[in-house]
Amino acid sequence: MNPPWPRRGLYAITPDEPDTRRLLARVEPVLRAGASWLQYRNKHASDDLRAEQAMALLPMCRSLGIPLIINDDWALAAAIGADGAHLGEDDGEIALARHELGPDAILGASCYDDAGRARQAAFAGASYIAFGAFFPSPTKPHARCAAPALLQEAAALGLPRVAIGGITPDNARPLVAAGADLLAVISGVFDAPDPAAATRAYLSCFEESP
Ligand SMILES: Cc1ncc(COP(=O)(O)OP(=O)(O)O)c(N)n1
Ligand SMILES: Cc1ncsc1CCOP(=O)(O)O
Ligand SMILES: [Mg+2]
Repeated sequence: MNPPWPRRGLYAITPDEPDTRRLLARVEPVLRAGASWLQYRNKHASDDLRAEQAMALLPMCRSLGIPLIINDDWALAAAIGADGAHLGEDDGEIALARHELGPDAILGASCYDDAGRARQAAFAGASYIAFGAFFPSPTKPHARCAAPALLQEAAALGLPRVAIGGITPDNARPLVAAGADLLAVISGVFDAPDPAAATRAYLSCFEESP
């Protein structure tokens, strides 16, 4: 991972928003409030809409110095010059994505509840490893469940650890205490009445765990 990117904080993930202008209007206050990374994720969009939305987000992220990571699709990340891609078990090989995106790309791997998968992802060239879901997720109700101890166990891999799944400002502190470097959040930010205030509330969870 490139040294300028922060290794800690809120990793905001976009909601399935079909309207591109509205997507930008929803994301901008979250980035301005202090989110560290942005993932573009839209599970309902066509290929064309995903390309349109990812390309629309990129200049905003660039101007605010925030890396844009594309969910599921390293080829789209490469095509638009995004900062990286996030791959789960159905999204292709980490090693191939690393080869195609180059050494500086941020490449994330979903490891669910599986420390072995995290080791393999690290070996294959992942820049960060993601675990979860830690809590019931409104966005992905059938996500596999993980325990916070996994975050501690994965420390030895020396990569940033991302926690995901049903994380709110009220339940996040034990995950940070267990070693989560980044909190990956969709609904807790974008369904909040004030997403910028929610962003700041997540950031406060890091203040007590230096
Ligand atoms: C940071 C982060 N962690 C996990 C995921 C989930 O990826 P995946 O299992 O491929 O599921 P979908 O997001 O594709 O539904 C993620 N996107 N980001
Ligand atoms: C993509 C994904 N993978 C596990 S839970 C989840 C969704 C996270 O969204 P939310 O923060 O709304 O639970
Ligand atoms: Mg995926």
